Amino acid sequence: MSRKKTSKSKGASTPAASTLPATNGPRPARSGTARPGLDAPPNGPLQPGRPSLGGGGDFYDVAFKVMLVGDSGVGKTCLLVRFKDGAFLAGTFISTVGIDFRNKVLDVDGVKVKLQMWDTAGQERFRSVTHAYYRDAHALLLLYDVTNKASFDNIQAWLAEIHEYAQHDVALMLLGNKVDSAHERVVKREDGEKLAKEYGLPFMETSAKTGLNVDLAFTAIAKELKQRSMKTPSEPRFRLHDYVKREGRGASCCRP
Ligand SMILES: Nc1nc2c(ncn2[C@@H]2O[C@H](COP(=O)(O)OP(=O)(O)OP(=O)(O)O)[C@@H](O)[C@H]2O)c(=O)[nH]1
Ligand SMILES: [Mg+2]
Repeated sequence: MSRKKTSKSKGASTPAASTLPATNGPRPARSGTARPGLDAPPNGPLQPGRPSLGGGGDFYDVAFKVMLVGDSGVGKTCLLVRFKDGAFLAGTFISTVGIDFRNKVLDVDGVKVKLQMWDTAGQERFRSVTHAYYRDAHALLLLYDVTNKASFDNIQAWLAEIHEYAQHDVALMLLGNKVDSAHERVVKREDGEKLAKEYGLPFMETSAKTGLNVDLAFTAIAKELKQRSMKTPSEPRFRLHDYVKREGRGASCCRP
């Protein structure tokens, strides 16, 4: 298997974001040029990505697109930043405009898996922009905020949207974010579990603030996608549901 190189995902803003109206305190696209289809083809045979033209960066074997979706304010950008940079974006909430992406290469059982992670805007007015990117996604992380009941109630509408625009075999995971805010919690863990069970989704509660289950969510997706793309007959089948159930930590558990 040839090993490819990836850029550090810094540079020009996304074409989608740069052409969109910048109102209501937009978060400018910061991390790369949004070009769907650059490395990972839509759910077809998953291939190594092309070498970066930008120079510098890590090598990788396979590349996949992971998209974060959910209502505005649920913590998509913060989750991504926590995973990519190990930091929490506290302070003023700056809503994402259009779409943005960041790359990270993970070592999954000796295979370098590049995740190209697409951070979408949750605001309704950017929905048509987001729709255009669904079809290229290999995986979707669907988030709600455990302190915001409406964001939980909207999950079914998000699932309908996913059903309409994403590939039918897209890997999907439901995440209840902000579990560090125990006093403000209005969505119980059991409610998230029940909804996930109803739709057959793997489920975890996360906190972009403390980092709880954040690496695990992305690692689980990377394992699933890697397994789908290069499964060898001798390899035991990776079970995403079982993995997150086994590895996920409760909100009351140890702080990282
Ligand atoms: N306590 C707590 N606050 C969080 C967490 N994640 C995000 N926040 C806060 O929630 C607000 C919204 O976070 P964002 O990540 O910008 O939300 P978003 O989903 O990207 O929103 P849009 O870009 O508008 O779609 C910010 O003020 C964050 O600091 C978390 O895990 N815990
Ligand atoms: Mg955002």
